[in-house]
Amino acid sequence: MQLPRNPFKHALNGQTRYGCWAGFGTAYAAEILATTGFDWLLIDGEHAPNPVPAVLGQLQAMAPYDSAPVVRAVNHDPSLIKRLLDIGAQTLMVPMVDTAEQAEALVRATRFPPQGIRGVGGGLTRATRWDAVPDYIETAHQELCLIVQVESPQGIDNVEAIAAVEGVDAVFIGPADLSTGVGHIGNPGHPDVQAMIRRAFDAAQAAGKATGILAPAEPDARRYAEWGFDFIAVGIDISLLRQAALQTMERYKPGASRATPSDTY
Ligand SMILES: O=C(O)C(=O)C[C@H](O)[C@@H](O)CO
Repeated sequence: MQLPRNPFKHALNGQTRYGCWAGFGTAYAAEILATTGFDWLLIDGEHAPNPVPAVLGQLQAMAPYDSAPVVRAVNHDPSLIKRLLDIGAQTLMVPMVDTAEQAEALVRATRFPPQGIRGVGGGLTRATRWDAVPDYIETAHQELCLIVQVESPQGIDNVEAIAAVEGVDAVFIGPADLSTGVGHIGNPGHPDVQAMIRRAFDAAQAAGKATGILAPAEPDARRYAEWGFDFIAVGIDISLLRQAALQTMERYKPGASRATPSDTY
């Protein structure tokens, strides 16, 4: 069989693609989300309880649907990256990329020798469809999409160099970490943070790289779409459930919960 096509990578063609965070860590919840029409879903291995086997289950659950999976690793560990690629993740997002050297190391972690250091799993792996894809080693990189997250003041300082790294396909700005990192906790709308986000967006676009961001608040998402962001996460499944639950309960037991429904982080 042919190397599976990466629907996320091919959809980055200038039109904004809307996604949702998948944070429950179960195939069942991921499959429900996959039926709702989002262009892409982020299986979060950084902040959600998602060990590698749980990610595998979610990739399998989403496979029949049009929502493209994006898998976020918890760190830069090449061993973890190898395992995520081996189970068939083709779009990989890596948090906290602060320098071009880190971005280069991540590219090498996704490539087989001589371009990189990825080990060969061959027929053991879902990525090769258990060896049904005959030229996997030679062609795998063509369908991989590496998204680096820039979400610190240092990352912003280096964003032009990070975006220029060959093999980096996209830059994703993490507004929660970025705003926290510069002392504006919970306020990515602060003008200083917005200026940093704009700088990162402009740098990625100038380098010809796709640019993504998380924006659960609709006015933010609309503004970023107007700027020209290529992919925007407009929801977090866990928050969506909680908001719906709070709003439903509020109709029957007003004031029962002191928690305010929120569409932020
Ligand atoms: O900094 C951000 O924003 C992100 O990286 C996304 C968060 O990690 C996500 O978990 C939402 O809180």
